[in-house]
Amino acid sequence: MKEIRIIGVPSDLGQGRRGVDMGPSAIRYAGLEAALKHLGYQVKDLGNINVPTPEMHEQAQNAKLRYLNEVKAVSESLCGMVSTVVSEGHIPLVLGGDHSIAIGSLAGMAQSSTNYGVIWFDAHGDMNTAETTPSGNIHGMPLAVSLGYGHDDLISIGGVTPKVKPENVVLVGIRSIDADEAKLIAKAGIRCYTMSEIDQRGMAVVMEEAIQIATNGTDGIHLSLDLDALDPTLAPGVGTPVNGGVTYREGHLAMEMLSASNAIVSVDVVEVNPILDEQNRTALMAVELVESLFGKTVL
Ligand SMILES: NC(=[NH2+])NCCC[C@H](N)C(=O)O
Ligand SMILES: [Mn+2]
Ligand SMILES: [Mn+2]
Repeated sequence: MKEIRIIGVPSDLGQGRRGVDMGPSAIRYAGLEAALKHLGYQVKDLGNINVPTPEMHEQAQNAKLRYLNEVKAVSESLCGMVSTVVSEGHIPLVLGGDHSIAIGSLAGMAQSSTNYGVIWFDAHGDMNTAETTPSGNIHGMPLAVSLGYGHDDLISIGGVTPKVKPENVVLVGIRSIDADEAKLIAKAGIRCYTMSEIDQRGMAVVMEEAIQIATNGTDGIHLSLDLDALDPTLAPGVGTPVNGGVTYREGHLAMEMLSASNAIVSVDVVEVNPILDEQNRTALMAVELVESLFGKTVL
């Protein structure tokens, strides 16, 4: 059985609300490692990578790419750690931090293979660039960057561009897309399952298709799990909540189907913000979802 390596990335540089840098602590405190060990996995926590705090730097040199240099540096160190874990044959489980950290995870995955699919579980597309962003926040850009769209300093991280092929990328849970972001989603040609489609066709059908797309000709699936994909009543501790999200049952069904696919090769768990949370509920939800993802069943 593959072993799991936990990597914390305490970064809040990619978005505007403080506190998401405490996500790794909150998720650990919610019992992540014990839960995975209980499922029979060998788990090692590699600790946190070093991330500068916003106070160490002058406010947003570039209003369309806030904290570009710092995000780049963090992504480069994460890229190195993820690629080491993968080369040792283990599964990286990366705890954010805001979603900009996925730039580093996917760059790390691409060091060993550009041949993995991505399931991006999110309320948002994260397909903005400096030209389309309404906020300048890089956490709205990581999927675009990984597909080769965006600032040179970001798309060049890890030396391989793009990190993943668009025909193996799927968005699930989507309900908030910026107008110009929609154009890039269409241009890139990635499959986008909105909440509306999940309502109409059901999560089971959607996930069956999503897994098919992400595994078609690939060596496995990277799951990038943004907790804001879930309905804010279940996951209130996120910086950019959007009503009408994935329900508890749909969320677990999706994770169980991914587990059954046996295709998961790496995972990000991002956007948990304990300052905005209620009694660590969002981190506890994250741990529960990860348990289903790694094979927890009733019987
Ligand atoms: N990973 C996230 N929570 N992203 C939210 C992005 C929100 C908005 N589309 C933006 O680009 O600013
Ligand atoms: Mn996101
Ligand atoms: Mn999101």
